[in-house]
Amino acid sequence: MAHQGDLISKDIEAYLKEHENKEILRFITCGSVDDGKSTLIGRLLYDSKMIFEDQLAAIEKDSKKVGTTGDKIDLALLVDGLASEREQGITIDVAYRFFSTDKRKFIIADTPGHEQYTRNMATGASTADVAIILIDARAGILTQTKRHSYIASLLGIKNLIVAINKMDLVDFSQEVFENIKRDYNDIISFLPHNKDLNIQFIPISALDGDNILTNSEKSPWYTQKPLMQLLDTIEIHKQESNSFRLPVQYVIRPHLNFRGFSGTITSGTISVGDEITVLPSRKTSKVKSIVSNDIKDLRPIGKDETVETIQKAFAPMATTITLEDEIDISRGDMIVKSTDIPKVSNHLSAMVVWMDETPLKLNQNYVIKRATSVINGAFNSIEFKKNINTFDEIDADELALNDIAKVTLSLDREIAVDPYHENRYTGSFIIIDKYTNSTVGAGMIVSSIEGFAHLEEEQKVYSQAEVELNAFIRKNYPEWNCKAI
Ligand SMILES: Nc1nc2c(ncn2[C@@H]2O[C@H](COP(=O)(O)OP(=O)(O)OP(=O)(O)O)[C@@H](O)[C@H]2O)c(=O)[nH]1
Repeated sequence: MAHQGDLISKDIEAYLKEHENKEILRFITCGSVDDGKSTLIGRLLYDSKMIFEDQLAAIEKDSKKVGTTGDKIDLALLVDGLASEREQGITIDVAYRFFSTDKRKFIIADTPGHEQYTRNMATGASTADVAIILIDARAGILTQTKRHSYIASLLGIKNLIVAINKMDLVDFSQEVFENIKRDYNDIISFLPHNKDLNIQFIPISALDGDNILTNSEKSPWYTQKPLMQLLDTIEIHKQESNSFRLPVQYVIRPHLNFRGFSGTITSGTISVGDEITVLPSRKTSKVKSIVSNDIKDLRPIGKDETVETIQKAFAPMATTITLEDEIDISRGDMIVKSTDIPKVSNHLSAMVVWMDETPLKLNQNYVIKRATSVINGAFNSIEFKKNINTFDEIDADELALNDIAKVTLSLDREIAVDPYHENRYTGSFIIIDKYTNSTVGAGMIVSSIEGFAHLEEEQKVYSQAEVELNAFIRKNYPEWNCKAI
C-alpha cells in the first residue's frame, strides 16, 4: 500500500483539481490512555492509503522491535512519532494529521488522554466539527470519557462518534456494545447543549480494521455505516449565525482619498449600500464599497488610483470595506449590520477552561483577547466549578489547571457580545497573564449581564515595573497630572 490515488499517476492536474474542491472535515480523537487513539489514526491513514512505502517498511520493522502487537503491524507507531513518547508509550502533545478520501479531506487533532493535558484537548476541539470519543470495550465509560465528551460539547462540537474499540478482545459481543451505549446515553443529559448533539455509536477494532473501511463480518449485528463512511457523509454543521460580523483588524489609509476597514468576515454577508453600525461606539453609516484587490495594491500613493470592487462579501472572506461617512473606527471595533445588532456590554457571563499552573484569581487583572480586541478585564465571581466526574457544580474561589467553571467577567470597556453557541469565533476569548504574557485560559461567552460593570481601582494588581514607571512619570512630568497607582 502506498501514498497514491489512481488519478495521481494518470493525470496530476485532474488529481489536484479534484483535491482542491473537496470539503474539509476537522475532527478530534479523544479517549483515555491506551484506548487506541494512535492505533485508530494510524489505521485511518493506512486504510486511506496515506502512507508512503518507506514509512510502512520502517514501522513493520519497528513493530517487531517494540512488540506490543504480536505479528501485526503496530499502526500507532505511525503517529507516536517522538522518541520519548515511544519509550513511554504515550502521546504527549496535540499533533495534526491529514488524510483524504475520494469525497473529503480530513484534519485530525490527535490529543493526549491524560487528565493533565485537558488544555491540549480544548485546543484541538476548538476548531473541530466532529469528536471521536474512543472507549476500550473492556473498560467501558471512564472519567476521561465524561471529561472529553463534556469539553467537546462545551466547545461547540455537534457531532460525537462514540467508537467502542478493541471489540476483538470481547469477541465482538453485541451485549458489551449495547451496555456501553446505554451507559453513555445516561450521561448525555449532563452535557452542555445536549439537545444539539448528534451522537453515533460504532463498534470497532482499530488494530484489525473491523468496521473501519467496510462493515465487519465479525459484527453482523452492526448494520450502520463503518467509520470511514460515517466520516465521509456526516453533516458538517456550519457556523450557525448568519449575522454579519466584521471585527476590524486594520484601518487602511494608503492616501488621503482612501480609508478602508479590513478584517475577516466571521459570519454573514455584506453588500454595498447596507446600513452598518460600529460597536461599541454605535456610530452608523452605509457601505460605500467593498474592495476586492489585494491590500498591497492599495499601497502606492496616487490620487487617481482606482481599486477593484465587488458588490457583496461573505464569511470567511478577508475583505476591506469603505463607508459613506468619516467615522472613527479602530482595530478591535466590530462592524455589524444595523438591522442585526448584538448586545454591547462590559459585563459578561462565560465558561472558562483554566490552562495554567498558577491559579485563576478573582479580581486580578488579565488581558482578554477576543477576535481583534485586546481589553483589560477581571473575573468577579465563580458561579460554579464543574466536577466532570460527577457533573456536580461546586463552589470555588479560584481555579486550578484544567478546571472548567462558569464565571462573571468585567472588562474596562464595552464589546459587542455574541454567545459562543451562536458564534464560535466572536463568542470566544483567550485570557493572557499581563506579566508573563502567556495564555492562561480560554473562555466562551454565555451572555452579557445587565448593567455597566466598574472595574474597581483596588482590583488592579500592578507589577513592580508599572509602579516604578508611574512614580517616574509623576516625579518628572507633573504637568501630565498622572494619577498615582
Ligand atoms: N486488541 C486490540 N488492541 C488494540 C486495539 N487498538 C489499540 N490496541 C492496542 O492498545 C494499546 C494502546 O494503543 P494506542 O493506540 O497506543 O493508544 P492511545 O490511546 O493512542 O494511547 P496514548 O498514546 O497513551 O494516549 C496498543 O498496544 C495497541 O496495539 C484494538 O482494536 N484491538
